[in-house]
Amino acid sequence: MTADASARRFPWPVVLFDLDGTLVDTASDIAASVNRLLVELGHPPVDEATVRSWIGDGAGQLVGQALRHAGDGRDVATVMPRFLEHYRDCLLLDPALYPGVERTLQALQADGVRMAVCTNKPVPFVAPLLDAMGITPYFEAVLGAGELPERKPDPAPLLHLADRFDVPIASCLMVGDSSADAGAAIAAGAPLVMVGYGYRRSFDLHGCGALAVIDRFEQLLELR
Ligand SMILES: O=C(O)COP(=O)(O)O
Ligand SMILES: [Mg+2]
Repeated sequence: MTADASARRFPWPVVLFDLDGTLVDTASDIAASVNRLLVELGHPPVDEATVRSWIGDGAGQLVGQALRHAGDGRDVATVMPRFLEHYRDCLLLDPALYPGVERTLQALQADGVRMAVCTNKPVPFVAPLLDAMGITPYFEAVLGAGELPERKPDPAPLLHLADRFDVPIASCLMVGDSSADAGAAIAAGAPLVMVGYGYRRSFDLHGCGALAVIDRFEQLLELR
């Protein structure tokens, strides 16, 4: 065996990670910002489990779900600026890396794997959150919602990152928690691993075309 062949153990040269529900548990902060908005609009707050089921398709969908739930006929666009202020204020209240994330990113980096974040979280919030979690140095590229006209489940963000890394999309493993991640990866032709601990809704993790469903982040390192 040559030195090169023995050096690389991880099967994919690039990994694209979803953020909310995959790397970082942000549900309580997102719930806090949704509830600040709802209360301000004169509605009762909702519980965190309900908000969790609304996360994954971007801020517009999240706020749309909250307004519908409250029976509020306002247009999402009219309340979005205020929601984004609450989101900014709540962003770092209580976010937490999922167990094993940092040491797994370290091991992948040591293995020569190149990594990016591909999230539907609005772009102004992505870098501050990664910084606060201390994981910024692991990522060569970060793509948040609003940087491209499309967002997951459209394949465009994944294809854009594959281009940035100058590798075929089939070499980029997507790791995510929601139907938006699965839809984007399948549409793009990227291999997909789903985490089982995230914010998925009524969505069949095992029937979505993923190579694997993992319950602990470190299980990524066991993929062969
Ligand atoms: O903000 C969202 O809707 C979810 O973001 P994600 O793509 O990192 O899960
Ligand atoms: Mg997610």
